[in-house]
Amino acid sequence: MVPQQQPSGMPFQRYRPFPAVDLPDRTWPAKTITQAPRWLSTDLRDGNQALIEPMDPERKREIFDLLVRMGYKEIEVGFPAASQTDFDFVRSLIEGGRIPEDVQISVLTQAREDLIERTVQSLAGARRSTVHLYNATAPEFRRVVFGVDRQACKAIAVEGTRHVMRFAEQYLADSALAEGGYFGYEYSPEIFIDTELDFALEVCEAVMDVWQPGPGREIILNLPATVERATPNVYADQIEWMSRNLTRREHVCLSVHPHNDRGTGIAAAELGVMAGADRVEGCLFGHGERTGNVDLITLGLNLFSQGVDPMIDFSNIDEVRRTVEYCTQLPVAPRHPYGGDLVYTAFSGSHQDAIKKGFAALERDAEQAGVPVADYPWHVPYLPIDPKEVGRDYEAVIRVNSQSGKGGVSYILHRDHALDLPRRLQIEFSHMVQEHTDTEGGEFNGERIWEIFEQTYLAEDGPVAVLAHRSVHGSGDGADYRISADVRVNGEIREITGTGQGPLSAFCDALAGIDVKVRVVDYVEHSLSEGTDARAAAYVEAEVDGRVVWGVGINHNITTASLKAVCSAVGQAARRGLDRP
Ligand SMILES: CC(=O)SCCNC(=O)CCNC(=O)[C@H](O)C(C)(C)COP(=O)(O)OP(=O)(O)OC[C@H]1O[C@@H](n2cnc3c(N)ncnc32)[C@H](O)[C@@H]1OP(=O)(O)O
Ligand SMILES: CC(C)C(=O)C(=O)O
Repeated sequence: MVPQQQPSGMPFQRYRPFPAVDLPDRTWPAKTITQAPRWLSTDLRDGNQALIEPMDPERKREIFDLLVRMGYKEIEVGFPAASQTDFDFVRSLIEGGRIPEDVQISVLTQAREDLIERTVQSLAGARRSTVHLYNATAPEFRRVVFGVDRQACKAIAVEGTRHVMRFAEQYLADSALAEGGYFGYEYSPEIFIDTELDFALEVCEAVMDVWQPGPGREIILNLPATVERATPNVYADQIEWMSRNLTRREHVCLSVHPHNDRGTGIAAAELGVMAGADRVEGCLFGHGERTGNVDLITLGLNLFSQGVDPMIDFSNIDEVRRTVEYCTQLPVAPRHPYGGDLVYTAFSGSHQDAIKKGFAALERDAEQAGVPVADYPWHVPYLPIDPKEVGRDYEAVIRVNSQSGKGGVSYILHRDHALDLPRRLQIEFSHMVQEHTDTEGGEFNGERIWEIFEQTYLAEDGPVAVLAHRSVHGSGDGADYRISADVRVNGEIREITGTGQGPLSAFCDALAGIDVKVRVVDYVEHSLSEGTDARAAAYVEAEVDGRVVWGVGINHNITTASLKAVCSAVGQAARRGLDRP
């Protein structure tokens, strides 16, 4: 019987389930995302305000430049009324001419007149800018933080919007409001996720009545899951409900701003877009308050993995990661989707086996289709995208430790040395590697695996080693192939001769003459490189003194390689005899 789970003793009774939205005819579950939403990076604001050590101006500029290089067109650059440092940073972007013409910067402010004035002042001279105003609308915040009723709460948003417009006329007439400029407005009912939907709608409508969105004059209504408290389907229902009920919808850019408190920020953003959101706000690698804002990198590459252009360049994910780590002074976790160190790496045997077969199948399929592999539809087990697409190489895809099997070990030998081990040799050798990983522990890199392979099969330190050989082909069928070979037998050089149907059987016949009994069970060979000095690998499975073992030979001459493989098998059998009497 399965063991019974026991009550935890945790005080779960203190918590209440999040209310569902009454939306039985919801449409979002049947939608798919077919194009990228508009993105806004709030790394320099929400991301920055949550750092242990907020970024200095140099680090902020690095992030800004990175975001621009990646292709983000809407970038929240700070909270200029918060401090002189924040204000000065915005000024340095504008006065330093660092903002490309096709990038819209935005700044956040509370709905307080003095702060709004300072905020708008910070934007003077910018050709394109957005003011983003917020106030909390959720009942708990109305009651506890602001001590206001619904009407007074709405009035804060409405008055704030009026101030923004007034100060924009005053300070931005020569820049964003001038001919050829663009001045945008964004309003967020903060804690939207906990706000009664009818009230969130009422406040947004009241704000729109002031801003008067229309053709060429959109309003961004941003509906934040300030603290993620529900399953993402609830957020999607809330977004669909707002999208359906807002007036002037065609002039509204509906934006989502998920946080990740329940670990479902990505799902919330994706379902939010399916539910009608046009735009997503988030941070690179999910920086931001507490568990962070939604991660823009995961969202973008999720789209990419579905064949949708994210409209952002992720082709050098490590550069992005290094810059973010430097600027935030926080590490990106090794398992972070798409960007973590280990996310394209398989350690376990069955995963490695499937990946190895997947790569081979991909190459085969592409060749059959007459298409370069890099253009062929990606399908490799366990790898949702081709690591090369984000600037990773295949080096790290398969790494060997005690959890690994033959697939991984032989993949590395193939990758590093072009060896195509026959299946049973893969099994034999992977057991040897496993013996080492079990005793030594840790990870084995390609060099260590090659070292073990060389010691095991190529060392030529067994009882017999072939030094030279001469052969005479017979003319007809039958055992008329004659070989004579100089071999070192237990330290002594001897010439041996034998006959057979080919070099291998003739050599085995010659070995029998010195009492070394070898019967070849299987033989495989392949070239390792092209050209006149091409080398070949020969693999011999042989029964030696009653033991079935493999031997390997590598040489420019394929016959030499095959004789070396036989000697290698003899050496293997001798070692096994010593190891396991
Ligand atoms: C969900 C979010 O991430 S919102 C963005 C949060 N980011 C930040 O707060 C970072 C920058 N903020 C700051 O530097 C400071 O808070 C400042 C400079 C803006 C304001 O500082 P202070 O005037 O000292 O106010 P304080 O920080 O204590 O903020 C709380 C006050 O603002 C009021 N307030 C908070 N949010 C808002 C808002 N959106 N609109 C209007 N008033 C607000 C509160 O009711 C409270 O008022 P009270 O003091 O009369 O009770
Ligand atoms: C200001 C708003 C958009 C915010 O950051 C939040 O609610 O998380």
